[in-house]
Amino acid sequence: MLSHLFRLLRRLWPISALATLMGAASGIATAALLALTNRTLHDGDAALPTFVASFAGLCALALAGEVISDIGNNVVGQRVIAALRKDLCAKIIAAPISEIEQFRSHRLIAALNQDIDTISTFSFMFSSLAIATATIAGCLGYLFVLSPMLLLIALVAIALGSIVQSLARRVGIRRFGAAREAEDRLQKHYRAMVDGAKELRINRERRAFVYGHELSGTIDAIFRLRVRAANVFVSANAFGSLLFFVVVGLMLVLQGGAAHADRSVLTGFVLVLLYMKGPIQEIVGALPSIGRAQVALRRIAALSARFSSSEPALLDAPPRATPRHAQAFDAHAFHTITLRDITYRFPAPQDDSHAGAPADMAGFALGPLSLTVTRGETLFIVGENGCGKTTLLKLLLGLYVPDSGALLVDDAPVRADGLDAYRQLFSAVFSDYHLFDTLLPGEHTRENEAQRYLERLALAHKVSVRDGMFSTTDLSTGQRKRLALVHAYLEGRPVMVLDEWAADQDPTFRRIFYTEILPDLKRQGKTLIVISHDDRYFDAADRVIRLEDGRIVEAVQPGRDTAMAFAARRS
Ligand SMILES: Nc1ncnc2c1ncn2[C@@H]1O[C@H](COP(=O)(O)OP(=O)(O)OP(=O)(O)O)[C@@H](O)[C@H]1O
Repeated sequence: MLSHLFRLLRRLWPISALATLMGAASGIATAALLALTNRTLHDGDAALPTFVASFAGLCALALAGEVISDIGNNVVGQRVIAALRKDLCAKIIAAPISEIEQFRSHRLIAALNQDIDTISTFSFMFSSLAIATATIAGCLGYLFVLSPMLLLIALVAIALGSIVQSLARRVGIRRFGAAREAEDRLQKHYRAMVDGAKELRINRERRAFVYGHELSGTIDAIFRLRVRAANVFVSANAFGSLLFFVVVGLMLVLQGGAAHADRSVLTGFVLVLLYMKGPIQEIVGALPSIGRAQVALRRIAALSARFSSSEPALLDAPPRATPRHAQAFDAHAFHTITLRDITYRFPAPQDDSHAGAPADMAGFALGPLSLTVTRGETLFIVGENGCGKTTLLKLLLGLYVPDSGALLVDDAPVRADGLDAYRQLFSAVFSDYHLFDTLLPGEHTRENEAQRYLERLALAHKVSVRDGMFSTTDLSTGQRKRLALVHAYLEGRPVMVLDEWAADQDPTFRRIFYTEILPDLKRQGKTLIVISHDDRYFDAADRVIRLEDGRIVEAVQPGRDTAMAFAARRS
């Protein structure tokens, strides 16, 4: 990703160079304007004839240079932001689901917003820093012409200042890094504040804790860390200024002591040194921003490395997405989908405030287990909360990569290059589903069909399809889940996966789901994989498997008495 950024910057170099050149021209024109004004004030009327033309020309150059430089910088800065945003989004979309789940969404949002903005702030300063560097180089060159000995003194002073600066930067960056960690926590608390508004309103103690401890505490911590980081830079900056005055004072004393000293050389040296103070301070003043940009870049690079995908083609548009030799699956022709001897273990839980620090507890482990789903069957997966049903589904859908074992279609292993094609066999409504309010372009033509499904799911009085969008998603919990099912219908995939879909439905609709919708989908030839806690409807399944602590402990072909058998077992 960072290499992509540098490639992008390389491509933008003509604009950067032009911006820098025009900025330098503007600076020189401004200096020349000052000299011209000074001379005209001294020479009086004699200078007037040439004054007007020169003054106008220099004004135009100063103005045009500044405008072009600013526009150029803006273009480069905005392009960098856009490229970073797109790259990061692409990374996240193609990243392994397990990594996204581990990383936590508030940290992703912080990276997408804060880190990229920090980098862009730095990129806006780029050309003025380049101008300052060029000016310093020019000044050093002039010092060499004046006296190599004096240049050496200046270089020693600059080296001393640089050592102090780099020490300060190390401390400053550490503090900025800690502040950035705290900003991740702040994002989490922001979410709790917004998502938990109702809970906070009815619980005074929690409200006081969230505001007084979590929000204010983190905000104050960021304040302190940032101020302390800035203080280090300010102190180093003051030391740099002091160094200038010490060197200038030293020169003046030396000049007094050495009668034969060339006054014009010493005067030139002092003047150049004082002149250099401006650009040097500009660079030094930018160091905190550079430090923060460094922290942001490091975080983005770490995220980028962590999210590197084994399926980088996920965002390529077909047919590029399916290379010629990639594995393909015929949605109408497969017979079985199998998980063979698979195991999967979540990493140990991490303390969110100290991401990376492992806790004592090992992560949940699923398997080893084997499961074959036959085309057209209705399979129920049942078991207590936390026994691994959803994890099993994610493995079956190819969302998690098993630690061992294999995923097979018709006894042939699903290869890495076929995983995305494999997933296209499924529609899913997860228990933590996301409801998209738009239809896909291909689905637009099926607005009538969508309307029929809305009617079927008793949503037509609330929701309609207009211009490829559902008219509203402001619905009750149960209604939202029905709308998610409309999406799944419209996708028209051969396998439907429903994770506790009926849990939020009223008894009437729950009955309709098990006794009408599922049988109807089965008649359409769909393979149905349903996670359910509704034991009274287990006879709607062709097969019920029960999980316990990550293992399949029971597989039943339900007869008429299955519901009773399960109910008896549970009681
Ligand atoms: N992203 C994750 N990272 C770490 N552990 C996880 C993660 N997701 C789930 N787990 C753990 O794995 C175990 C199984 O979770 P899973 O969601 O598969 O259970 P489930 O049977 O679907 O439960 P429920 O009926 O409550 O939905 C749980 O103990 C949970 O804590």
